[in-house]
Amino acid sequence: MYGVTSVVGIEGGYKGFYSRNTVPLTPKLVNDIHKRGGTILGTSRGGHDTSKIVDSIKDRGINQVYIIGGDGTQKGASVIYEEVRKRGLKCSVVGVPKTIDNDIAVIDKSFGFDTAVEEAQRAIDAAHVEAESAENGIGLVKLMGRNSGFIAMYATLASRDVDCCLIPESPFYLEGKGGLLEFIEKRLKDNGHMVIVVAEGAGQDLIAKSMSFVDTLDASGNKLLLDVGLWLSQKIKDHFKKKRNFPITLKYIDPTYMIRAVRSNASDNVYCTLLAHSALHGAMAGYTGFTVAPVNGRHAYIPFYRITEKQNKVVITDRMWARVLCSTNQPCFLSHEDVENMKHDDDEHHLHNTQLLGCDSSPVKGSSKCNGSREAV
Ligand SMILES: Nc1ncnc2c1ncn2[C@@H]1O[C@H](COP(=O)(O)OP(=O)(O)O)[C@@H](O)[C@H]1O
Ligand SMILES: O=P(O)(O)OC[C@H]1O[C@](O)(COP(=O)(O)O)[C@@H](O)[C@@H]1O
Repeated sequence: MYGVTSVVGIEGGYKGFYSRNTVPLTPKLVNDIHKRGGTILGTSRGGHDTSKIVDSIKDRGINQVYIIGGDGTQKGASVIYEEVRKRGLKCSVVGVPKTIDNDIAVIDKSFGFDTAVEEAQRAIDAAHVEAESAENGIGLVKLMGRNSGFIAMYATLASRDVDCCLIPESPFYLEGKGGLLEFIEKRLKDNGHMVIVVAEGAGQDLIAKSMSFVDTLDASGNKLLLDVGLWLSQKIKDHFKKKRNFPITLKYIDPTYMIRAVRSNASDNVYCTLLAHSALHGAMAGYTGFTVAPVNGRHAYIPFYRITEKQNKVVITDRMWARVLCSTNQPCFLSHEDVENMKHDDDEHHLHNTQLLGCDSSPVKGSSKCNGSREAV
């Protein structure tokens, strides 16, 4: 449609810009990739040398860069965009949101999230079957979600077999009145079995405290998480060991990488096609410095700085989390005062202009400075 003759891929994440050769992405090569999990280009954490990346873009004569990934990746794209702009290069920089965590701000959802929620059902089903088949059976499933509990929340709502959902945004405690262990005991007495879903970032403070752990970071600067699933399993087992006449059977399932590695489902495939079309049309129309995604159902070009200013998290004072509490009937582990303190400040709803390739830093609506380029609000 646009007469493009060469599309190349950068292998191995950001560092691939300056440590690898490019791979030609021909129609034949990419023909079947939507039927596979993972990425044919490879991925990595770390390696963001902005100057070397932009040198590589310039030296290779690249005039459009599409960068696919989560919130960290979008931050990296934003920095590249700023450098491209500073150097006055005629190159569009476009972000495409892909992360199963759904932690990218502003947008309705990221590519991969639907698939992850769907695949998580299989693990929850298994946990339920195992729990139901044993005396006081507990099925514990750990799902991904470093800082955001969206997968756990939606998987819980979708399944309706979950008795308790623990996410990073909602602190919980184990011991004493109103604590998790008391709830587990009650649910087992009432139902004879239960399923717990825990997001990997949940309860990290509790674990760190109980293990006097010192923070370590991964290559991207993300805090390395302690295994909440194993920790919780042990705590539950220890608790019931102390109880007389209360034998439990706990099965811990960690399907995290199996969930991230599956091929995308039909709804994500369609979504991905729309993202690709919007991204391409945006860059071809002369836009740059944006992430493409639906916002309230309409595909939009969102300036990077709106995407990177915060992370998308479950707001536990909103209705969706209330629906989870309603569906599981679990305690919220918070006092009224805690909830009041947590009520988040509403976003400022300013209108911001998307930056255009070849414009100065503050494009003015209708400005003639943006020759040949358009402007979106
Ligand atoms: N603030 C930042 N500035 C520049 N680059 C960043 C920034 N944050 C992340 N990146 C780059 O994006 C990469 C991916 O980020 P990471 O958090 O690992 O994954 P995700 O994109 O899934 O959130 C990092 O390894 C780094 O190269
Ligand atoms: O062990 P790795 O490869 O660093 O991945 C673990 C991380 O990946 C994430 O699922 C995010 O993955 P994606 O953004 O690639 O979908 C986090 O929740 C998790 O902490």
